[in-house]
This record gives sequence, C-alpha cells and structure tokens, in this order.
Amino acid sequence: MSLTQPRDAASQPARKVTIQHLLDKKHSHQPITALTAYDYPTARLVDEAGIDIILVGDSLAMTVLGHDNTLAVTVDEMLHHTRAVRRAARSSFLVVDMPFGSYHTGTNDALRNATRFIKESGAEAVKIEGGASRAPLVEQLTQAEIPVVAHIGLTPQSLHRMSGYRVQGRSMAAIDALMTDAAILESAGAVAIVLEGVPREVAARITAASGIPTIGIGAGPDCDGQILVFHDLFQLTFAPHAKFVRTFGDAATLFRQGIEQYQHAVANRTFPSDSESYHLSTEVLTSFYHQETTEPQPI
Ligand SMILES: Nc1nc(=O)c2c([nH]1)NC[C@@H]1CN(c3ccc(C(=O)N[C@@H](CCC(=O)O)C(=O)O)cc3)CN21
Ligand SMILES: CC(C)C(=O)C(=O)O
Ligand SMILES: [Mg+2]
Repeated sequence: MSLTQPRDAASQPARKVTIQHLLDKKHSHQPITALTAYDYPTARLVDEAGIDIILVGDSLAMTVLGHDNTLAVTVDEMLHHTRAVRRAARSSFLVVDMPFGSYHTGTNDALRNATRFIKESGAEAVKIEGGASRAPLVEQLTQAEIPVVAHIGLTPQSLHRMSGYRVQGRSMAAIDALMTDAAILESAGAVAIVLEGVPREVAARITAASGIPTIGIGAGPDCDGQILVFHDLFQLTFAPHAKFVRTFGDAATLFRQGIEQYQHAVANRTFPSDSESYHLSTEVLTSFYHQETTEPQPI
C-alpha cells in the first residue's frame, strides 16, 4: 500500500496504546517499544509496525533541521512536526518533547506551551527534562490534565551545564540523586520516565523501584522499554554515534544509490521514458501536427 493512499478502515488495528497499556506492559514484563518520528511517512511506518510510543523528540533540531544541538528548536517548529506525525499515528501513544525554553521561564509559560501541544497538535503527553526540581511543574501539568513523561540522566537540554553529552549517575552521590529524582517525579504524577545515558545497574534499580514505566536510551536492557532516534536506526545521521546506538538498516546507502541512478537516467535521457510522459489524443494530435506544418518555418 502506498503511503499516499488512505488506509482501509477495515485494516485498522483495534489497539490504541494508552497510559494504562504502558502500565500493564510494565507489570506483565513485556518490553515497551518507542521510537522518535518527525514527519508523516516515518510516523506511518512506525505506527503501522505497532511501536507503542512515538516521540516527536527535540532531537529533530539535529536530525532533520541540522542544528548542532537541541537548544534552538522552537515550540512552533515542534508543533509543525507533531501535527504531521499526528496525522499518521493511529495506534501509537504520541508524546512530544517540550523544547528548551518552553518550560524554563515560569509555570504559566510552561502550562500555556504544554496546552498548545495537546490542543494544537494532538499530542497525548508532553516530555520534560530534569529531576526533582521539575516536580512542582509535573504536578501542575498533571492537574491541568496534561500527562507528563519525565526525562532524567543525560538530559541533552543541559548540554552546557553537563559540559557535553556525558553519562550521568556514575558516583554514589549521583546515583542517590537519580533514585530520588525518579521517586519524586513519580509522586508528582509523571506517567513514565525516560532514563538516558545512565549505567545499566542504576537504570535496573530505578526500574525496580518505580511504579511507572522506565524507557531507556543508553540505560541498558533492564528498563521497562527502549527508545532510539529513528534516523540513528537507518544511518541517516551524519554526526558520530553514541555508544548506545545500534544500526538496523542502511537507508543512507539506499538513498545514495537511488539518487545516483536518477542522476544518470536524467543525464542519459533514459528518464523520463515515453510511457512516463503525457500524450495528446489522436484527435488533437492530427490538428496539432497540421498546425505545425502550416506554421511559417524559420529560414
Ligand atoms: N541522532 C541523535 N541521536 C540521539 O540519541 C540524540 C540526538 N540525536 N540528539 C539529542 C541527544 C544527544 N544525545 C547524545 C549524543 C551523544 C552522546 C555521546 O556521545 N555519549 C558518549 C558518552 C560519554 C561518556 O561516557 O560519558 C558516548 O561515547 O556514547 C550521548 C547522547 C542523545 N540524543
Ligand atoms: C532520544 C529521546 C529520548 C529524546 O529526548 C529525543 O529524541 O529528543
Ligand atoms: Mg529530547
């Protein structure tokens, strides 16, 4: 089926992933699957594969907008991408990253921006980075009926404070802080928690202690679920990979070969072929050529 064709209503999976499904998966020890998507075609593929969670990550700043880090992306840009993903996501639970600056300037701004994501883009939850200091905000968003996914450990929006993308929770003090952050965010109402760039052992302990699902990225195999960046799966990122990235296909090579073949076909005039061209009807064709022969010919 072509991506541009409407989906057959009868072929719709009945399943709509909800927060309750994610909780049930945690408690029945079935791994939760999550992937980022930033546009309609990729979200279609991810949704139709039956991935539980689609995250419109602020990583789109880097993967699709070409920025050096995630800090520059705006609420309006995130909304634009989330709307496209929403049109494709039928069963996956749709989460959007609140971008840097959209929840750091006060509770009212954070509530207003989060409301825009739910109302204007159809996201089902927002994700915010940070530990215990975000708990009051998590509580207020939850009270405003906006589900919140927390994100602790290596938080890319803290790039400058962390002096780079560094694994977090390596010392006993840092481990205790992460454990406390997770517990406080859960109490504040977070519906799930992303653990990024933390040692496997620490992620395992947080997962065991949490009543809400943990979704790991660079946090080892003992989390309740895993998330990766779509473009990293298919070699569509140009920066060196983090250790936690695994490539599951080489779309870059596929694209390069296709582009080269197109280029050659145009250069050799083998594209477009006659059958890829439009033709006049026989009726019009007669007068068309007649007209041509009666036209004054250049000397
Ligand atoms: N394409 C892409 N994939 C991602 O996973 C991702 C983004 N972009 N952009 C936003 C953040 C940035 N991320 C990153 C980027 C680099 C490392 C990294 O190089 N980590 C070091 C860890 C060094 C240490 O031991 O402290 C590594 O070697 O893996 C980690 C996470 C994860 N996120
Ligand atoms: C990698 C995930 C967790 C993320 O925050 C993003 O894609 O922005
Ligand atoms: Mg993010």
